[in-house]
Amino acid sequence: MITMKDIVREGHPALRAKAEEVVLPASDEDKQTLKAMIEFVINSQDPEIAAKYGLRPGIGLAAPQLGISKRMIAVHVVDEDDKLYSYALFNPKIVSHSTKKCYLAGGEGCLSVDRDVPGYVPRYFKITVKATDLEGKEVNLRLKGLPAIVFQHEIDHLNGIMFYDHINKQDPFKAPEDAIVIE
Ligand SMILES: O=C(O)C[C@@H](Cc1ccccc1)[C@H](O)SCc1ccccc1
Ligand code: NI
Repeated sequence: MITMKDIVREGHPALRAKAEEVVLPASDEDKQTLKAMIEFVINSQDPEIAAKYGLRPGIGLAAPQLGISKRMIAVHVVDEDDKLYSYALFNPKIVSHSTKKCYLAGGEGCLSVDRDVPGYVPRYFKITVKATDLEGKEVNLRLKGLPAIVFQHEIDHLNGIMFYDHINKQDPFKAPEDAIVIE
Protein backbone atom coordinates (compact mmCIF):
# COMPACT_ATOMS: atom_id res chain seq x y z
CA MET A 1 0.00 0.00 0.00
CA ILE A 2 1.09 3.60 -0.62
CA THR A 3 2.05 5.61 2.49
CA MET A 4 3.47 9.11 2.98
CA LYS A 5 7.07 7.89 2.50
CA ASP A 6 6.16 7.08 -1.13
CA ILE A 7 5.05 10.65 -1.85
CA VAL A 8 7.80 12.89 -3.25
CA ARG A 9 8.09 16.47 -1.99
CA GLU A 10 8.93 19.83 -3.55
CA GLY A 11 12.28 19.73 -5.34
CA HIS A 12 11.67 16.30 -6.88
CA PRO A 13 11.98 16.68 -10.68
CA ALA A 14 8.79 14.68 -11.36
CA LEU A 15 6.76 17.54 -9.83
CA ARG A 16 8.04 19.96 -12.49
CA ALA A 17 7.99 17.64 -15.52
CA LYS A 18 5.32 17.07 -18.18
CA ALA A 19 4.20 13.49 -17.54
CA GLU A 20 4.07 10.96 -20.40
CA GLU A 21 0.80 9.62 -21.81
CA VAL A 22 0.10 6.08 -20.58
CA VAL A 23 0.23 3.61 -23.48
CA LEU A 24 -3.18 1.94 -23.76
CA PRO A 25 -4.29 -0.73 -23.14
CA ALA A 26 -2.55 -0.12 -19.83
CA SER A 27 0.10 -2.56 -18.63
CA ASP A 28 -0.52 -4.60 -15.48
CA GLU A 29 2.12 -2.46 -13.77
CA ASP A 30 0.32 0.82 -14.62
CA LYS A 31 -3.04 -0.68 -13.57
CA GLN A 32 -1.46 -1.82 -10.28
CA THR A 33 -0.08 1.66 -9.63
CA LEU A 34 -3.39 3.39 -10.41
CA LYS A 35 -5.33 0.95 -8.19
CA ALA A 36 -2.86 1.65 -5.35
CA MET A 37 -3.36 5.40 -5.88
CA ILE A 38 -7.14 5.32 -5.46
CA GLU A 39 -6.72 2.96 -2.50
CA PHE A 40 -4.35 5.53 -0.89
CA VAL A 41 -6.83 8.41 -1.31
CA ILE A 42 -9.68 6.32 0.14
CA ASN A 43 -7.45 5.08 3.01
CA SER A 44 -6.31 8.65 3.76
CA GLN A 45 -9.94 9.59 4.48
CA ASP A 46 -10.49 6.67 6.88
CA PRO A 47 -9.62 8.00 10.37
CA GLU A 48 -8.49 4.57 11.66
CA ILE A 49 -6.33 3.65 8.66
CA ALA A 50 -4.97 7.21 8.37
CA ALA A 51 -3.96 7.19 12.06
CA LYS A 52 -2.49 3.68 11.85
CA TYR A 53 -0.30 4.48 8.84
CA GLY A 54 0.24 8.21 9.42
CA LEU A 55 -1.57 9.22 6.23
CA ARG A 56 -2.33 12.91 5.53
CA PRO A 57 -5.97 13.17 4.43
CA GLY A 58 -6.25 13.73 0.71
CA ILE A 59 -8.98 14.04 -1.92
CA GLY A 60 -6.71 13.36 -4.88
CA LEU A 61 -3.31 12.06 -5.98
CA ALA A 62 -1.32 12.21 -9.23
CA ALA A 63 1.35 9.69 -10.32
CA PRO A 64 4.14 12.32 -10.43
CA GLN A 65 3.66 12.62 -6.66
CA LEU A 66 5.00 9.06 -6.48
CA GLY A 67 7.94 10.03 -8.67
CA ILE A 68 6.20 8.34 -11.62
CA SER A 69 6.02 10.73 -14.58
CA LYS A 70 2.92 9.17 -16.18
CA ARG A 71 -0.53 10.70 -16.80
CA MET A 72 -2.52 8.91 -14.08
CA ILE A 73 -4.72 10.48 -11.37
CA ALA A 74 -6.98 9.29 -8.56
CA VAL A 75 -9.80 11.41 -7.05
CA HIS A 76 -12.18 10.55 -4.18
CA VAL A 77 -14.29 13.55 -3.13
CA VAL A 78 -17.90 14.46 -2.36
CA ASP A 79 -19.53 17.65 -3.67
CA GLU A 80 -21.80 20.05 -1.78
CA ASP A 81 -24.77 17.72 -2.38
CA ASP A 82 -22.77 14.80 -0.93
CA LYS A 83 -22.44 13.16 -4.38
CA LEU A 84 -19.30 10.99 -4.47
CA TYR A 85 -16.80 11.43 -7.30
CA SER A 86 -14.43 8.46 -7.12
CA TYR A 87 -12.22 7.98 -10.17
CA ALA A 88 -8.91 6.32 -11.10
CA LEU A 89 -8.04 7.56 -14.57
CA PHE A 90 -5.44 7.28 -17.32
CA ASN A 91 -4.61 10.26 -19.56
CA PRO A 92 -7.19 12.74 -18.24
CA LYS A 93 -7.70 15.80 -20.46
CA ILE A 94 -9.73 18.94 -19.85
CA VAL A 95 -11.58 19.30 -23.18
CA SER A 96 -13.65 22.36 -22.25
CA HIS A 97 -14.19 24.75 -19.37
CA SER A 98 -16.31 27.68 -18.20
CA THR A 99 -15.04 31.22 -18.34
CA LYS A 100 -16.44 31.58 -14.84
CA LYS A 101 -13.75 30.99 -12.20
CA CYS A 102 -13.93 29.78 -8.60
CA TYR A 103 -11.58 29.28 -5.67
CA LEU A 104 -11.49 27.52 -2.32
CA ALA A 105 -12.12 29.99 0.51
CA GLY A 106 -9.35 28.37 2.58
CA GLY A 107 -6.86 28.17 -0.28
CA GLU A 108 -5.25 24.88 -1.32
CA GLY A 109 -2.67 22.47 0.03
CA CYS A 110 -0.72 19.59 -1.49
CA LEU A 111 0.55 16.25 -0.22
CA SER A 112 3.88 17.08 -1.86
CA VAL A 113 4.17 20.45 -0.08
CA ASP A 114 5.07 20.33 3.61
CA ARG A 115 4.29 23.96 4.29
CA ASP A 116 1.35 26.36 4.23
CA VAL A 117 1.17 28.56 1.13
CA PRO A 118 -1.61 31.07 1.79
CA GLY A 119 -3.65 32.62 -0.99
CA TYR A 120 -6.54 32.07 -3.38
CA VAL A 121 -6.02 29.60 -6.24
CA PRO A 122 -8.20 30.61 -9.22
CA ARG A 123 -9.73 27.58 -10.96
CA TYR A 124 -12.39 27.08 -13.66
CA PHE A 125 -15.79 26.60 -12.00
CA LYS A 126 -16.91 24.00 -14.58
CA ILE A 127 -14.80 21.60 -16.65
CA THR A 128 -15.38 18.67 -18.99
CA VAL A 129 -12.80 15.87 -18.71
CA LYS A 130 -12.13 12.96 -21.06
CA ALA A 131 -10.08 10.01 -19.77
CA THR A 132 -9.76 6.22 -19.74
CA ASP A 133 -10.65 4.17 -16.67
CA LEU A 134 -9.07 1.01 -15.24
CA GLU A 135 -11.37 -1.18 -17.38
CA GLY A 136 -10.16 0.61 -20.51
CA LYS A 137 -13.46 2.46 -21.01
CA GLU A 138 -13.58 6.09 -22.14
CA VAL A 139 -14.95 8.40 -19.42
CA ASN A 140 -16.54 11.81 -20.06
CA LEU A 141 -17.09 13.87 -16.93
CA ARG A 142 -18.84 17.22 -16.50
CA LEU A 143 -17.65 18.63 -13.17
CA LYS A 144 -18.25 21.78 -11.16
CA GLY A 145 -17.18 23.24 -7.82
CA LEU A 146 -14.93 21.17 -5.55
CA PRO A 147 -14.74 18.08 -7.83
CA ALA A 148 -13.71 20.38 -10.68
CA ILE A 149 -11.07 22.00 -8.45
CA VAL A 150 -9.61 18.64 -7.43
CA PHE A 151 -9.38 17.45 -11.04
CA GLN A 152 -7.64 20.71 -12.04
CA HIS A 153 -5.19 20.36 -9.12
CA GLU A 154 -4.36 16.76 -10.13
CA ILE A 155 -4.14 17.43 -13.87
CA ASP A 156 -1.83 20.36 -13.06
CA HIS A 157 0.52 17.81 -11.43
CA LEU A 158 0.68 15.97 -14.79
CA ASN A 159 1.92 19.23 -16.36
CA GLY A 160 4.48 20.12 -13.69
CA ILE A 161 2.27 22.87 -12.21
CA MET A 162 1.93 23.40 -8.43
CA PHE A 163 -1.15 25.03 -6.87
CA TYR A 164 0.84 28.03 -5.65
CA ASP A 165 1.90 28.85 -9.23
CA HIS A 166 -1.65 30.22 -9.64
CA ILE A 167 -1.61 32.48 -6.52
CA ASN A 168 -1.36 36.23 -7.21
CA LYS A 169 2.17 37.11 -6.09
CA GLN A 170 1.42 40.80 -5.49
CA ASP A 171 -1.80 40.14 -3.55
CA PRO A 172 -2.36 36.46 -2.64
CA PHE A 173 -5.86 37.12 -1.32
CA LYS A 174 -7.01 39.23 -4.26
CA ALA A 175 -10.28 37.51 -5.22
CA PRO A 176 -10.30 36.58 -8.92
CA GLU A 177 -12.70 38.80 -10.89
CA ASP A 178 -16.35 37.70 -10.61
CA ALA A 179 -15.34 34.31 -9.13
CA ILE A 180 -17.45 31.90 -7.05
CA VAL A 181 -16.15 31.15 -3.54
CA ILE A 182 -16.25 27.43 -2.65
CA GLU A 183 -16.43 26.99 1.15
O1 LIG B 1 -1.55 16.95 -3.30
C1 LIG B 1 -2.54 16.52 -3.90
O2 LIG B 1 -2.59 16.47 -5.11
C2 LIG B 1 -3.73 16.16 -3.10
C3 LIG B 1 -4.40 17.38 -2.56
C4 LIG B 1 -5.47 17.71 -3.55
C5 LIG B 1 -6.16 19.02 -3.45
C6 LIG B 1 -5.78 20.00 -2.57
C7 LIG B 1 -6.50 21.21 -2.52
C8 LIG B 1 -7.56 21.43 -3.38
C9 LIG B 1 -7.90 20.44 -4.26
C10 LIG B 1 -7.22 19.25 -4.29
C11 LIG B 1 -4.80 17.00 -1.13
O3 LIG B 1 -6.04 16.48 -1.13
S1 LIG B 1 -4.48 18.24 0.01
C12 LIG B 1 -5.40 17.90 1.38
C13 LIG B 1 -6.84 18.32 1.28
C14 LIG B 1 -7.78 17.52 1.84
C15 LIG B 1 -9.12 17.91 1.78
C16 LIG B 1 -9.51 19.08 1.15
C17 LIG B 1 -8.55 19.87 0.57
C18 LIG B 1 -7.20 19.50 0.65
NI1 NI C 1 -1.02 18.35 -4.96
